[in-house]
Amino acid sequence: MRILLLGYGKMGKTIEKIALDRGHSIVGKIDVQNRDEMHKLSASDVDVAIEFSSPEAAFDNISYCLKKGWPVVSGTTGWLEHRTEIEQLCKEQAGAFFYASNYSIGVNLFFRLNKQLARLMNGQAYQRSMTEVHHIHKLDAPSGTAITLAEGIIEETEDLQGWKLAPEDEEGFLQITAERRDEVPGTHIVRYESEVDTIEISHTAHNRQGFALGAVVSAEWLPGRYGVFGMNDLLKNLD
Ligand SMILES: NC(=O)C1=CN([C@@H]2O[C@H](COP(=O)(O)OP(=O)(O)OC[C@H]3O[C@@H](n4cnc5c(N)ncnc54)[C@H](OP(=O)(O)O)[C@@H]3O)[C@@H](O)[C@H]2O)C=CC1
Ligand SMILES: O=C(O)C1=N[C@H](C(=O)O)C[C@H](O)C1
Repeated sequence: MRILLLGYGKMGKTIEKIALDRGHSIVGKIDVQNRDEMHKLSASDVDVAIEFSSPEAAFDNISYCLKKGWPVVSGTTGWLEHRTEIEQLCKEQAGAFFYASNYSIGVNLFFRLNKQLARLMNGQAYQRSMTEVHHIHKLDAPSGTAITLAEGIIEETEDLQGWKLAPEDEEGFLQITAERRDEVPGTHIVRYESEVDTIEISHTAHNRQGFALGAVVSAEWLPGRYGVFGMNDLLKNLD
């Protein structure tokens, strides 16, 4: 497949290596400095675009791909207030858009475990909280993964109506603490505490390989499909 990389930072570079190893070619590596190169590509030059850029850039990048008719896989976090607009544009353009806050298989299993645990704990007298730890370069907080985990817990818990980023804290809201430390690739901890004990589940990424492989596999899956997709569509056989 001919892949266009939108965003050529830590993720773009890891994705490039995996894509080349899997026999794909890279038709462009776009970052802030060379955006005009993207405009030189015609609709037929690209089989699929993979977008890992920044919260400010994602909406324009994804819109551009959809208008060009390129299927687009995005993993950028921190822009989802525009998600409905992108889904609408995807429909109007009869395009293909794939999004996941986290592309690693391990985290997607963890999402399911998180929901099952939340269901078990619904109504139990435990204080719920979450901590996410990432490298110091990360622009958004809390992480997209933490937001997905929080949404999973809130869906399964009758007395939670939303989440708050610490130090904000309010009864009826799940508190998420975001720590920024060294070069940590991504750690998420979900915690239930009572006076007598603590239950914790955690996922620790050791590097970016899992995220990048998931994005490339999604990019292999998407062309030829039309609509808005996520990891649950790709991982149906995990059910
Ligand atoms: N869903 C998932 O599984 C994962 C998601 N992420 C998310 O992916 C995003 C990128 O992460 P990461 O690679 O670590 O970040 P980096 O900062 O390392 O890379 C971001 C890249 O995007 C480029 N960029 C910024 N603005 C634009 C633009 N307007 N057009 C094209 N490229 C642009 C930057 O260019 P320049 O260097 O010139 O500024 C840089 O090359 C983040 O939102 C992160 O949260 C990360 C890991 C996994
Ligand atoms: O910025 C990162 O690095 C990561 N971002 C994603 C997120 O915000 O959840 C996924 C992963 O945790 C790494």
